[in-house]
Amino acid sequence: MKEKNKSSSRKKPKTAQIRRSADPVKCFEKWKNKYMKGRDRVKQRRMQSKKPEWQLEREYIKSLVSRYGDINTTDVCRFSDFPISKKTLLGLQEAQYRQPTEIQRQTIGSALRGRDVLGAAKTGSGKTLAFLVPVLECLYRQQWSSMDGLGVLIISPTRELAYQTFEVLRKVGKNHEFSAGLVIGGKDLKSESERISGTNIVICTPGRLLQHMDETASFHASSLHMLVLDEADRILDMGFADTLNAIVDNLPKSRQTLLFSATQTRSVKDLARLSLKDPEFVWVHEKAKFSTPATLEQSYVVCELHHKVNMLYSFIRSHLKKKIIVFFACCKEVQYLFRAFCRLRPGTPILALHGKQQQMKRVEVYNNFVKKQSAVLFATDIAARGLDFPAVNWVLQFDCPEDADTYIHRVGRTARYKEGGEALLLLLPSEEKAMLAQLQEKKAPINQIQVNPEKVHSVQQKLEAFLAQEMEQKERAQRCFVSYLRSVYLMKNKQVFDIFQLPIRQYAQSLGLAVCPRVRFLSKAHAQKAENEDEEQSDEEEELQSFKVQLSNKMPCEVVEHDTEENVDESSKALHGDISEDEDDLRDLELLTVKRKDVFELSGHPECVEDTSQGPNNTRKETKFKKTKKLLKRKFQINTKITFNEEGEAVQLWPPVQQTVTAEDEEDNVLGINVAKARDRLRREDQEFDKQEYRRKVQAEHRNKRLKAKEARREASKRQRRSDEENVAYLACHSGGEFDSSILPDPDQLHSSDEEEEGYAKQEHICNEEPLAVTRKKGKQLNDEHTGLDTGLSLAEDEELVLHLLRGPK
Ligand SMILES: Nc1ncnc2c1ncn2[C@@H]1O[C@H](COP(=O)(O)OP(=O)(O)OP(=O)(O)O)[C@@H](O)[C@H]1O
Repeated sequence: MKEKNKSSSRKKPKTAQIRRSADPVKCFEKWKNKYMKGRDRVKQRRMQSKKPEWQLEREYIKSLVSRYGDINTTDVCRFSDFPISKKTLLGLQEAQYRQPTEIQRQTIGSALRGRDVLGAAKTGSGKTLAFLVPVLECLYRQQWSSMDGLGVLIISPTRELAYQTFEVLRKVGKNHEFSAGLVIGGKDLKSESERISGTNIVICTPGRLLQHMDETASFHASSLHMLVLDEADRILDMGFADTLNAIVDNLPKSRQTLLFSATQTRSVKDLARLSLKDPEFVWVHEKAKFSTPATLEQSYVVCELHHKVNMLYSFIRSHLKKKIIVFFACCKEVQYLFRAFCRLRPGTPILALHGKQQQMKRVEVYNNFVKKQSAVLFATDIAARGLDFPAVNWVLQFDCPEDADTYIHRVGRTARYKEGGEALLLLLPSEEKAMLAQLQEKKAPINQIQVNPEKVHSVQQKLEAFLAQEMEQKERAQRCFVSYLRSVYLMKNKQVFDIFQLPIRQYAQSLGLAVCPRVRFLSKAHAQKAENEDEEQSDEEEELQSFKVQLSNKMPCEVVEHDTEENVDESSKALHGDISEDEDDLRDLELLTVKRKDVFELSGHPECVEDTSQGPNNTRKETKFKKTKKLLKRKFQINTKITFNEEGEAVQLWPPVQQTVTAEDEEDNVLGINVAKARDRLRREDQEFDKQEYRRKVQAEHRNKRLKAKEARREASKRQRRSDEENVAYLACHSGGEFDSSILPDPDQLHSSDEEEEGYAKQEHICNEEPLAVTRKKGKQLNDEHTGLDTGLSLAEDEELVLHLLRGPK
């Protein structure tokens, strides 16, 4: 209380002062001003609340755009430091993105200002958001709506990457009203066509986009504002060149273009294709010591081709609780080894992702692997770029990557955004040197490690057993074998990929194949190589010879020319052969078929020779012929073995000397061939054969004649019987008295014999021989019966005799 009184007493003089100095007019004026200000504010607020939302938004956008010029990359610590919309900021916050990464900090500002950007940063450094934020802001700035159609195109090299980007966009842009669509192959084109024209942001793969540009009438890109190429170097490379050129032709030139990749293209030609306008190059890690993430540990193992499968199995067995991606060179390898490893049951889930799978399956595998804590994903390079599988511990490269860039992208599937990871590369001895040089050039630090051979389990026998059980699996193994070899054969960098150094037979065995499949393109490649070497050799010889000639100061032009001509002739012949074989080879590459080797040399059998001579397998003969020719060309000296007989004469035992054989010793001597004698013998054999053939024909003719005669006889006897019956009937009609039937043939007997004959005739269809014998018997029987009636008279006399008998003793 005391204190209160004190303070009031202290205040008193002040209020008194004011009161004393206060001029009521002034006070009123002051109050009036204050009141008026408050009233204005309320009025303004009322006015503002009446403003349409779009106008407020426009003003907000204006204020944002006005801040674009002030963006200072070094000052940006949080996404909110960028002049970006509240909707985008909210999306980023909800997805737990607060601080931009280096590439985001350095590119978002330029992209917001509308510049073309080429962004490059290590794998897993956040390039996706670096272009998605400007994409959302670009359309927001334009107040884009579904009525405006396509505003932004984002092109990805693979379906999986497009799908992943689409998912990130959905997360970050969920507060915006734009429509977004995923346009990738393997989906229903019709339903896509119906919706694509009203889609504002299209995320697509190049092929499918071009298909819509060609086939969907309502789809056009005339109002496009921004084009983004994710993994730009891949999209700009040869594989997509034609498709991309066709797409770019359909896009307006006034657009903004953003290119992103961990291995960015610097080719002016590429950039010219996209008609970039004064692009900004942002190479975040250009000065970095290494091109791969610092948290990534990289190592390699030198391993023979036929040990790789064992190595993979052993690796998986010793990393059961890890999440691993294994990269292979081709789909067929993934298909076979995935099934083989599933059957081997290594103790961890195994998944497979490759381009030959159906789209639904691909998405399912992708989502499955994202969710898994520990699993092994067998994949081709479709999983090498951009995919952001969480918490991958290991990347194992089963097959050597095509180049250092592919290596960087593959290993980049682990150690993403501040996480750690490990990568192991299996290198063949023939690949080691050249590949390491490439990696060094691209600043990828890699160390060699040794493998404990005791820890490597062999699975070859198990694989062999599987293949023996399942034909389908065996075919898969064969396809895997051929496909791998083909992929090596087609690789451009021959310093790394030398197919001639591969232990092919052992490789086939390591896949569980008991017999090494025949690969036609390979044998032809071998032949071609041998011929090239021959040519080189002959060139060298030629040079040497001309040099010698020059030295001996002669004018041997004719000789030299003659030699050369011969060589040219031969080589040109060989070359022609090769060309045709090469064409075959190319055909092989189109439709590679696995051919079994003639393990048991069955083709040596005369029947097989006949078969092969009819079909296109003639080439096999040619090849043998060629081989022999080549051997002859090389002028091999065959060893000879000479012994001395008791008289001291030299006798050559090997190689057997061909001798002319005289008529006497021909049979004894099996070593030599007398051509004249052999011809004679052949002629004799021919004559003998002709004779036999003639005899067979004559016999057949006789047999036919006999059969015809028999048939004729049978017909005649039938006719005879019929006429006899008619006579009997006639007689029966006209007889008034009793008839002694005993003197006539038994009609039942006749009838039954007929029936039997019919029966035999029927049986004839079943068996030819038996009825003939039976008919013969029956025929004889009939004849016997008829002989009882044979009076030795003519028919007229017989009739008279019968009438006489009938008249009988009157
Ligand atoms: N600002 C950020 N804050 C936190 N995490 C981020 C940020 N930006 C990106 N990430 C995360 O980093 C990871 C890698 O991002 P992203 O896939 O964009 O990398 P990338 O550079 O495109 O990789 P790649 O070169 O392999 O395509 C993702 O998991 C993503 O969620």
